[in-house]
Amino acid sequence: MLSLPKPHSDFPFQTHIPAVLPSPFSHVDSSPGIIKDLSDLEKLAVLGHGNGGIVYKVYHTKNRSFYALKVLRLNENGIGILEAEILKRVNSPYIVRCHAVFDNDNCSEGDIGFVMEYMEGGSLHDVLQEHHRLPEEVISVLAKRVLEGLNYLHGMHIVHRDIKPSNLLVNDKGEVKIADFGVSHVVEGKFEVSDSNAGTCAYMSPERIDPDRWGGENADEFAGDVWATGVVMLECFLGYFPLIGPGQRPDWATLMCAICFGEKLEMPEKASPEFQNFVRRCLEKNWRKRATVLELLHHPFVGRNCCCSSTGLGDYVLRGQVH
Ligand SMILES: Nc1ncnc2c1ncn2[C@@H]1O[C@H](COP(=O)(O)OP(=O)(O)OP(=O)(O)O)[C@@H](O)[C@H]1O
Repeated sequence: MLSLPKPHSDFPFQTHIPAVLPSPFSHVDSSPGIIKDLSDLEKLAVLGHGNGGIVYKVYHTKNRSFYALKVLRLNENGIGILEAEILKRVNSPYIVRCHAVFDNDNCSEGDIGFVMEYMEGGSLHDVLQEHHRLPEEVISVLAKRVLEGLNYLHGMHIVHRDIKPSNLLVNDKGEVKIADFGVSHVVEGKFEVSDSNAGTCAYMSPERIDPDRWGGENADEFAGDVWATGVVMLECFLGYFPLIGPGQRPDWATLMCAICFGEKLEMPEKASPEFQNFVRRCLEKNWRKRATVLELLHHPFVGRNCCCSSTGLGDYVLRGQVH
């Protein structure tokens, strides 16, 4: 059994919750009997470790369902508080759902726990580990779901800032959803500078890595999520991190050179013209010329298999479920 305290709606730490976020508790389940007490959750296994936290597979003994419980250690920077605020407000089929947030109301070194929808298929990273690469038809559906999720988030002024395979989770139907708002940012003004070091550097856009050279000071933060989406989709096609060759260790210097100074990206010959164009529009180094999420949602590559029965990664997770 878990030792976190009862659910609490007022966080003990003062943090700046941006005014642009809509009012809280618009979706955290509040109906009786859903998830009221952490002691109703039985820890079954560790699903993964992230930055400062552990994710467990848990079983709710009263409603007899599985969930994922992410436990973060709160620190003096209030890490985890903005993530909780964001999770409490988002409600979209393209975002991993948060059913409850629990915090420790009486100590400065407490934990914060997020009870999340359990994604049976693990992450896209797990899928790629097992299947190495994905066909374009699947990537097309995947891209559509990620872009729909980003469109929703950006509409709420939320920049994800850490789109990467391990933050795209898959359920047993093969549907992909965006997870992990640990380094997300809420944009209040049109252009705003935030901590550009947060996130995973391999998927960072040129303007975040080298703001001087790529106009990062004035950059539209949402464009960084588009860049990362392009990197992930190309990685799915190739089966390895695309900005450096297969088998190379992506150290910081190599990455910085590839992202900020690299020659025009060579597209895989086998890729369709639509996919090549889609990736080029995402991986435009100059953020002013890069496609927007809305433009990409109308791109001929995106969702081109929507009329058929494809549910995205269904065939991939069902054959080799990781959890
Ligand atoms: N809702 C969930 N259902 C199933 N597995 C999950 C869920 N949430 C997270 N996981 C698993 O736990 C792992 C760790 O998740 P977490 O969000 O803490 O960190 P991360 O994204 O892997 O790393 P980082 O924090 O460094 O970005 C994920 O990669 C995934 O395998």
